Amino acid sequence: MQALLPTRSTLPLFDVAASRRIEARALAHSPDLMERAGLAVAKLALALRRGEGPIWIACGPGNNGGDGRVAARRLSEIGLPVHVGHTAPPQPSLVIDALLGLGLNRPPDAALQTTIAAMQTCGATILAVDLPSGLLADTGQAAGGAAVRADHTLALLTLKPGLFTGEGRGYGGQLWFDDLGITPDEVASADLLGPSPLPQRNPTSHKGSHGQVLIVGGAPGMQGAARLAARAALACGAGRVYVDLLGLPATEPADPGQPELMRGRLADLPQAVGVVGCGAGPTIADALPALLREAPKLVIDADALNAIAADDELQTLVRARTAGSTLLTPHPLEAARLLGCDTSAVQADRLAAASELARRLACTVVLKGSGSIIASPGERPAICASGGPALATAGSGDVLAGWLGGLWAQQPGASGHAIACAGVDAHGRAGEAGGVLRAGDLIERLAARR
Ligand SMILES: NC(=O)C1=CN([C@@H]2O[C@H](COP(=O)(O)OP(=O)(O)OC[C@H]3O[C@@H](n4cnc5c(N)ncnc54)[C@H](O)[C@@H]3O)[C@@H](O)[C@H]2O)[C@@H](O)CC1
Ligand SMILES: Nc1ncnc2c1ncn2[C@@H]1O[C@H](COP(=O)(O)OP(=O)(O)O)[C@@H](O)[C@H]1O
Repeated sequence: MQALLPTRSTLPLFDVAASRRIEARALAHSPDLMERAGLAVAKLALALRRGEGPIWIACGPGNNGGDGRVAARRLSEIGLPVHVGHTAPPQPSLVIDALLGLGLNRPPDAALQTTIAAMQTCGATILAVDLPSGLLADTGQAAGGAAVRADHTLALLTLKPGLFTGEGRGYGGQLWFDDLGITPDEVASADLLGPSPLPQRNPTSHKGSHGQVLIVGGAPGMQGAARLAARAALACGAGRVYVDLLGLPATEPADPGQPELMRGRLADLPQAVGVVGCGAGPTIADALPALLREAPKLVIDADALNAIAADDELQTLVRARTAGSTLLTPHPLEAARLLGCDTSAVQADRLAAASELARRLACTVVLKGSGSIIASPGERPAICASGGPALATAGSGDVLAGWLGGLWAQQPGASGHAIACAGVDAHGRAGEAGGVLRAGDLIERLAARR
């Protein structure tokens, strides 16, 4: 058993169907899986229990409840007071939620909702078995809007995607994992991202060795967004960073507070990685055809995404680009515009939405938000579980776009998918902080990890 986040390496995630196949094959040679699961729950319960009161174990009708009953037996065998039932005992020392796991197939009914509410209000720490009851394992959504908000969740046998994206991080609490001694004999449904190595710098390298980035955006009144992206690309290690500030005379400095940055234009920088759209406003639509035809690598964000969503010809140009050379970074609303649906449809199944967008536009998609998804045609999707609400502030997405551009400039042979996985994970880890991180501070934290 191990505490999971932050992850030290990339881990496989298995959806419900794949978890069931793994379980079925494992049961053929290890029929004691539920004993192992219940023992793991009991061990963690021992560590989490606070006070002398009974451990309340709420068991459901299926195997999730079975795990709970095994845990109850194990705990009472060592003399601990245990209460199995759907109503709270007085002053429980811990609640074990074993109502529903992988088998959730409809919203919890009124009786279950009453039990969930009692768990939530009894004042004890809640340990969920496998999944918080009511949370859909594949999507990280609460079925019918009702699920247990656990303090801890012990995932069993497999890690399920829904613990890491959508609302999953909000319901799961601290995550633990026990593989029950089974090595999955199944292709993963998705990857949970671990850290990627940063680009190395050769002792004899010079600025020309580390590539160029061209930021296109920053319409009047929104230059800060482009400048944040440019500063992030520079902090990442790009050899030269240029800014094309839309509507601002070329004689104006790129960024008076960051003299390393230069003004530049696509026509003069044919090799530069383009980072397009940060604070760009609607006029970015005029610049996009040339960028989409000529820039060898593009990170497309913000207003550029909105312009593409509104224009079929721009979408055709996106699809026509070389495979692996285009990376879109929509937040859920931008993704919804690109897909022609609403935000709730995107959030209802973030993995599916990101994969569909990647398929339609033949490029890499980073669907931002809690549990960012990285999806590309022909690649297994990845989920980034690092980062948190400290990133929920203006400018953190601009920093991500710039950082991705900076990484790509230094690794021109890498695919958009590889750059997205590395950059999104680094951005998330730098964004693990209490309170709120100002975007400028986020750049410093990213730079400190270089
Ligand atoms: N597949 C695995 O990874 C393993 C499974 N184990 C445990 O088994 C669980 C899966 O067991 P099951 O497949 O029996 O599924 P569950 O125990 O999650 O639930 C299935 C039962 O709940 C009912 N149900 C579903 N939604 C409901 C709702 N909203 N309200 C009321 N009843 C509802 C179903 O009709 C069915 O009777 C896992 O979550 C885990 O706890 C472990 O014992 C071993 C490994
Ligand atoms: N609660 C959260 N958990 C994890 N990451 C978050 C959270 N809120 C925001 N982020 C991250 O912060 C960034 C915000 O990007 P975006 O919405 O484009 O902001 P902006 O346009 O203001 O720069 C994204 O990378 C997103 O994934």
